[in-house]
Amino acid sequence: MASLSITSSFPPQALARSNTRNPNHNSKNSNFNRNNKLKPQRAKHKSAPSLVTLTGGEATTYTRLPPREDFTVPLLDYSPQSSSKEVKLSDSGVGTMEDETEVYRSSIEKGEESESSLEFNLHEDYGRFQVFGVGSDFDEEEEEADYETVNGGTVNVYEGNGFGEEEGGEIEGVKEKGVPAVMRCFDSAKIYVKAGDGGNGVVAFRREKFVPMGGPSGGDGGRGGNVYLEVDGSMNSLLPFRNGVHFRAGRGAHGQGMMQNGAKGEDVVVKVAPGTVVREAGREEVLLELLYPGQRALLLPGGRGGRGNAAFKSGSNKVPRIAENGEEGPEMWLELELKLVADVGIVGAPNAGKSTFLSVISAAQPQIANYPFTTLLPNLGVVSFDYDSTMVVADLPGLLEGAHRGFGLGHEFLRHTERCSALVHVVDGSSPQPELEFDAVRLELELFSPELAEKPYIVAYNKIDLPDAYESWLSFKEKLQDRGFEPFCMSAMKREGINKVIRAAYELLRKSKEAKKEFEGCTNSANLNHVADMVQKQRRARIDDFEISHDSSSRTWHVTGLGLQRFVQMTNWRYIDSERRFQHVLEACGVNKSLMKLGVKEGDTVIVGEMEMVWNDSSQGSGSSNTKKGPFGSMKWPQWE
Ligand SMILES: Nc1nc2c(ncn2[C@@H]2O[C@H](COP(=O)(O)OP(=O)(O)OP(=O)(O)O)[C@@H](O)[C@H]2O)c(=O)[nH]1
Ligand SMILES: [Mg+2]
Repeated sequence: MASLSITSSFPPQALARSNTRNPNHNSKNSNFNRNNKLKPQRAKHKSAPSLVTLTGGEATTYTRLPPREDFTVPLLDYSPQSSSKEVKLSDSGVGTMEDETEVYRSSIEKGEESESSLEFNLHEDYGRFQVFGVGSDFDEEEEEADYETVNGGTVNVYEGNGFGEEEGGEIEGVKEKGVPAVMRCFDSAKIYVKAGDGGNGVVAFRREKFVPMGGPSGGDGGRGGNVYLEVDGSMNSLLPFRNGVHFRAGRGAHGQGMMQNGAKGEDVVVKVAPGTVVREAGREEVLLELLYPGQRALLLPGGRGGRGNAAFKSGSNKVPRIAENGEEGPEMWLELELKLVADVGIVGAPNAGKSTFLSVISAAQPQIANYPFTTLLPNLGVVSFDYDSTMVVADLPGLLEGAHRGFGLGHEFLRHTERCSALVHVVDGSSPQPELEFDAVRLELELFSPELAEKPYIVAYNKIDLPDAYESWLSFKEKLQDRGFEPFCMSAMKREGINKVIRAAYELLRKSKEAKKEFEGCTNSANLNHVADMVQKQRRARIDDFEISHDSSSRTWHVTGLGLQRFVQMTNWRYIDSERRFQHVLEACGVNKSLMKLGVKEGDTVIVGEMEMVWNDSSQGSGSSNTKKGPFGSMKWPQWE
């Protein structure tokens, strides 16, 4: 009779615990992906830096939003005669940006609010706060410099000199900065989760005075801890994951003598912010969307505890010397992405007064200052009015023309508007061409995503208290009316006209919620535990469901099947009966038969799960050491090599 023997190069003991926990998961690959993903990146558009820096060592800054064509022309006309919308920092007569900011800040502290009191016109400068290359690739060396590895995982540490810093001297070799870690980690994180392994069962026999032959008494191992994801209402970003990215549930305790079963491993609960989208690393499809505080999803169930020898006692084998290993807990890398759960999003060009607007309509206290990109991270505020009406409003970093190509910051955070039901588009009325600014921002929204562009929105023309804004209001209004919009005018600072804007936004919100109601009814019933259910289903895979592939050059046969792999992993080769059981299972589930059918030959290698064996035809000699008495009568068993 044909037989299998296990090669001496893989002693059973060594194979008892596998290195590859999850056959479907390639940890090397996922590491690679992770590094790839989190790399600070160089701008995709090579032409972009030419707009940021000028040859001759001078950085350029943008004044108002330049005409769109300017972004497409690689070499701009910087002659003093040209009516270019860009000025050189050196032209402003101010030494460095830090100096300017200091001057400005000190003037604010002294209460010198008047814009005209500023020696420089920060209001007019866009690019001095460094244009970040977003969504681009960095060199390998940079990757090493910018990341720090803690506990084997990647914790993003931005080592650049920070936001707003100018590279002095040589401009040719200037490297663009990635987005600072605090911004990058605000709404995205990559974490590792692992469910606990089951505890091992043990072989033990009852030994007691006056109880001869007490029988097997080895207890089962405890179940491994589960991994849960839970929405924590007090979190509003994913920044806590900068402190640690590894989450491992505890392993079950091993069984003990006297029929004592092991304790269950400790569960791990990973807290995420409301609005977190969970994907498996490197995959597109969404595993979970966790929206509401208190929602809890069982993601990975812990491994089953191995059975002790008491569980193997049968009529034909009253002294079983066999126990199982605990089942390994599944593991995976997850990519978390936060999309804020806000009803209304405030969008607009930098410095338009978005944060001022949020600060006057809600209790939020975002940073407000007279320079672009004051807001680096989205702010949330709850607006309550008419006693019972409330809505959550998000103020987003300013959007600059060319944002989709990596200019400014706003594009990074636009995804947070995806969950908003309506948008308030704040236009800076004091800008030279408000309608140009309006169009530029609209274009950016459209380029980011068509769905976003289709969201209902209202236009709030801000800073109407300023003479410039007041003058251009009528022409702006007419132009927009021609296009079918009815803009609102307001002075966020003086709190004038804001009520109308809030009411209009609320009305849009109400309508869109009504329209969505039916749809929400179906999505809310989504099963949050479906990942765990899938894992459990895989665990129930039948042992006789396998495939065989043959590599004729190395004379190797691969027998693959989830059920078989799990069986191999849980077999504890230290116990003598394990080998017999293993051989019996291969025979019983048809592996031997199928191999013979396919033409396996003496000396061929057969790999089942992580067990490597050599096929042995020469076990015919009855009565030899090959012949062992199995639980099902006299059978010829292949021998260990
Ligand atoms: N005169 C006047 N100034 C305003 C008004 N609203 C905002 N400002 C000023 O405009 C400047 C920019 O305001 P922010 O609220 O920081 O503008 P923002 O759109 O949030 O800017 P970023 O966060 O940089 O995109 C501040 O100096 C405000 O005081 C307004 O209605 N009238
Ligand atoms: Mg702001």
